[in-house]
Amino acid sequence: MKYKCLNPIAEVGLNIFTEQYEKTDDMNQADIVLVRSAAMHEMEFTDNLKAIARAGAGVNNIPLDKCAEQGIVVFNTPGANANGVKELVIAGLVMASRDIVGGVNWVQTIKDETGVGKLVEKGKGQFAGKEIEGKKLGVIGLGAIGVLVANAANRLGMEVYGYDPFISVDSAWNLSRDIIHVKSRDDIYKNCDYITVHTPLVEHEDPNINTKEMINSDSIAKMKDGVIILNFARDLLVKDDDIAVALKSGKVAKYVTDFPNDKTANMEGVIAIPHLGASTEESEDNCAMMAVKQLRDYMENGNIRNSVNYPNCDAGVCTTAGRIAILHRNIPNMLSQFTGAFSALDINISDMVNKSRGEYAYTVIDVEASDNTEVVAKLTGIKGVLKVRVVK
Ligand SMILES: NC(=O)C1=CN([C@@H]2O[C@H](COP(=O)(O)OP(=O)(O)OC[C@H]3O[C@@H](n4cnc5c(N)ncnc54)[C@H](O)[C@@H]3O)[C@@H](O)[C@H]2O)C=CC1
Ligand SMILES: O=C(O)C(=O)COP(=O)(O)O
Repeated sequence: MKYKCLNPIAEVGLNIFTEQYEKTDDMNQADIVLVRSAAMHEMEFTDNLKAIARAGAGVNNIPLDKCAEQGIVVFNTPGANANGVKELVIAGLVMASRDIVGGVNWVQTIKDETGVGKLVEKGKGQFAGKEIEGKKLGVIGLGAIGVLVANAANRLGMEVYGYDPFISVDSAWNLSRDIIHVKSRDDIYKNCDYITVHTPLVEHEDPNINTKEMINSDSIAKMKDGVIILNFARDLLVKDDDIAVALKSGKVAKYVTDFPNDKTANMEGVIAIPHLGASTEESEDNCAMMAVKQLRDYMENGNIRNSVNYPNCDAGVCTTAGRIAILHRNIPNMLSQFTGAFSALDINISDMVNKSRGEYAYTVIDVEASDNTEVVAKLTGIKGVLKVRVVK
């Protein structure tokens, strides 16, 4: 089996691949792909490609529907880099409150003069700031990162408001009970001194689901004067032109972004970080290990864990002679056609798992025959079947 890395992937993860797996530079030869933030929307995929693992959280760089249509399972690694991002968000809160960046840059301008110590004491007043303790922080999106940020800020003495209409049970359990639960984004906007966004980028006509450009002139107008906005999620959550106006007027005091672009990199009042949220040894290792383990489980057993376009499915390890995995549309009459194909060839099915998610479904069938070439051809011909894999 051949794997291709579209971005550098931590060695400790790649080492989990056994000698059955070989690295390739040729996308057309790859059975599986590992990726971080490389843009994949314009890429074409061959029939050979079976799975893509995003070593990270955000999957907006991957064409999920196109992959589903081609029977390519896309995975991500939920939570594996959350602590890395959390720590940088805390740094962002402090950097936006104290002029650390300005001060550090200023020291560089005086470093060759004599008496730097005296100059520092004389000039430091221009970089004085505020403390975060006692201030109100609004967290929009309480997933792996949002929960860690909310809890950490709370422990640093901030009063934390949290908003997430789709919060998972796990996140709700992990959230400190000191976090003030609010039911609308407006409650965050009107109450908070700092607002940090931790949702995926979602484009949707329902404004409660949509997150694209959710920080815009309308939402900013509802915020406190001098609010500080932090964006460690995706640049498109914030409307750049509107933030420019708000920074100029002082309505927004600072905008901290981990996703600088042509516009924001040039704006005064922006603290631009070069997408470093997940760039720690620990996060890179965690993501790579989780991605490779999930890919191996899919390739070797047909199990799906943490997919973002197909249902999760745990069929365990195959103990019979053969295992066939079918990626198909979630439409009526599929299972009877599958079982019919096996019975027509007199092949006994010993176990079967079927899962669905939205428009797509996944069926794993364990059989007592070891040569299943004929049945695979039959299954592939069924209308609604997107891919058939012989797992064993
Ligand atoms: N700066 C960086 O290096 C990194 C950035 N990210 C970004 O952060 C995002 C969040 O990451 P995780 O916390 O790991 O993901 P997650 O999936 O654990 O959490 C996302 C949360 O957002 C919530 N959500 C979705 N739509 C919402 C809406 N309309 N309003 C309020 N809440 C909503 C979900 O219910 C979920 O709880 C990723 O999608 C990615 O874009 C993630 C990792 C690293
Ligand atoms: O996991 C995410 O969503 C990230 O934004 C991290 O991206 P990266 O893997 O550092 O290119």
